[in-house]
Amino acid sequence: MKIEDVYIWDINAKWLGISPFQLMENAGAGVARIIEEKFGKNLKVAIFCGTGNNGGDGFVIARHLSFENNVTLFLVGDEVKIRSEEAKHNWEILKKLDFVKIKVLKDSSQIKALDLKGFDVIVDALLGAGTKGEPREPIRSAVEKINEYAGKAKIVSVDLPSGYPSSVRVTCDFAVTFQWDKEEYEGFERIIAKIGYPKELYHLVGPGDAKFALRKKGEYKGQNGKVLIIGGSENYFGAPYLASKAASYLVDLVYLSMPEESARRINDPDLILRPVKGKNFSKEHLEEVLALAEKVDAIAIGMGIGLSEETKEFVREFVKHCKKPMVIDADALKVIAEDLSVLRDKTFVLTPHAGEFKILFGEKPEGSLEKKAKLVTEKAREINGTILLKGAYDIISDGKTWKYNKTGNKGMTTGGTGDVLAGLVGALLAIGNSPFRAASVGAFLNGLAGDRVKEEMGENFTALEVAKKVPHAIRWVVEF
Ligand SMILES: NC(=O)C1=CN([C@@H]2O[C@H](COP(=O)(O)OP(=O)(O)OC[C@H]3O[C@@H](n4cnc5c(N)ncnc54)[C@H](O)[C@@H]3O)[C@@H](O)[C@H]2O)[C@H](O)CC1
Ligand SMILES: [K+]
Repeated sequence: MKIEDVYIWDINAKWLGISPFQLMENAGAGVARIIEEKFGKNLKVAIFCGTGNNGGDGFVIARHLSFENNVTLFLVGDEVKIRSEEAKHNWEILKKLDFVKIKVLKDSSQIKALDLKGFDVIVDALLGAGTKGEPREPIRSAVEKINEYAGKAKIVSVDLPSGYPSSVRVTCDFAVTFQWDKEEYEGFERIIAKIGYPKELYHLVGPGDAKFALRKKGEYKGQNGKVLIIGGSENYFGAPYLASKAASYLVDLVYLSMPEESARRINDPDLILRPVKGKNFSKEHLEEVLALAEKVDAIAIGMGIGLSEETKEFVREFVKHCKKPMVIDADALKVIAEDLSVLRDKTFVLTPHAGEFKILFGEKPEGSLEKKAKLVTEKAREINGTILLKGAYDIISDGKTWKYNKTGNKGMTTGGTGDVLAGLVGALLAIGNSPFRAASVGAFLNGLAGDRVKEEMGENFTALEVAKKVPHAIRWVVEF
């Protein structure tokens, strides 16, 4: 788990109804409990707080410890800079208390003059996961002041030693970090305090994942990704169109390559049509489509592409030679099922439903969520890529970990929602997400759009309506 996951978990916890107030209370209570377990009671405690939520945890620690200890709290910085509701709330409570001594230190000279002799424990709640760069004044002076007492007082850091990973950091006896250890942490002892997260947060895709997936890379045209959609055949033109439409809400440029016969049916200014001669894709188109692939950031291939022999050869050769991240969907899955070695050294997401999964891997996913997740994880590891198994709960795995998505509804079984999904995953790849996050968040947004349509129209709707609701799903995520 990385520090970034802290923010994803908090947002997803809020989505489940677990408020930041509860998390902060549990965080502070956890640290207070560990301090008393380790050092006893009737302690003289100094708590240094910043103005972020790390400081907010310190406010809660002060309240919990004040019950049987002598607590002095130093706020380093101006209280007007305390931003979050939960930190402000805990600060306001502290200001009503009389047994906790509060000192606001706004400039470094005040901090440098401090004498902390006689304190048994010093709590470092200055900076946590929101630290950017080396500690700036006046926090820096507080870090240096605390370090003067290393070895004289017990120093306990909240979440991580303030200043970490820079060299100007608190030398703590240990840090109390929350819920799980972070892979970036090293060089200091950690004790874990749970803060009330349910196990689902390990696996459930939520707005937290989506927020991180949607942050735009750059401001200029084309920096926000270019995607190529390859699909359609003499019988199908809707599928690649749906994928392109959905993708167009997330990236700057959508190239749509399909046979000219069916391409004639598409006239959408949002898409850059690149038709190929004839009725179906075939090997003769390989050169020009690979050249097109060179111009984009990611590809989605397979929607409505058909299974004629000439097309199967095209798909196999394209996948073999394509160097860009790919979503392989629908008929293209059936093509590569004949020889999975075409996936070697590729970056890809496979988007099978249960039937296609069976064709690919010879086993139908069934049973409990965990049982299916285990199978998907195993197969993803075998092919060294990401699998998005579509279903009532979508299951995503990159072979290392797995997530599941619960958005969406029975109306989504209508044809074409899989095409919308493939377009979304391709677009999320194109704006720079890992295959695992692109697949997880693609499933989440697709279901969210479908839920929006259901709210308005009930459960009988077409996939085009789902594609058109993608912007609403995006807005909901951004505003969450
Ligand atoms: N899910 C959890 O693990 C929970 C963690 N909690 C605590 O929340 C902090 C993260 O809080 P956040 O407000 O995002 O950031 P910080 O408090 O760490 O710091 C931001 C604060 O500090 C200023 N700042 C940033 N960098 C510097 C710098 N180099 N020098 C000086 N000042 C800096 C910035 O302007 C902000 O004011 C996490 O660590 C946990 O302790 C939740 O309380 C409960 C759930
Ligand atoms: K800290």
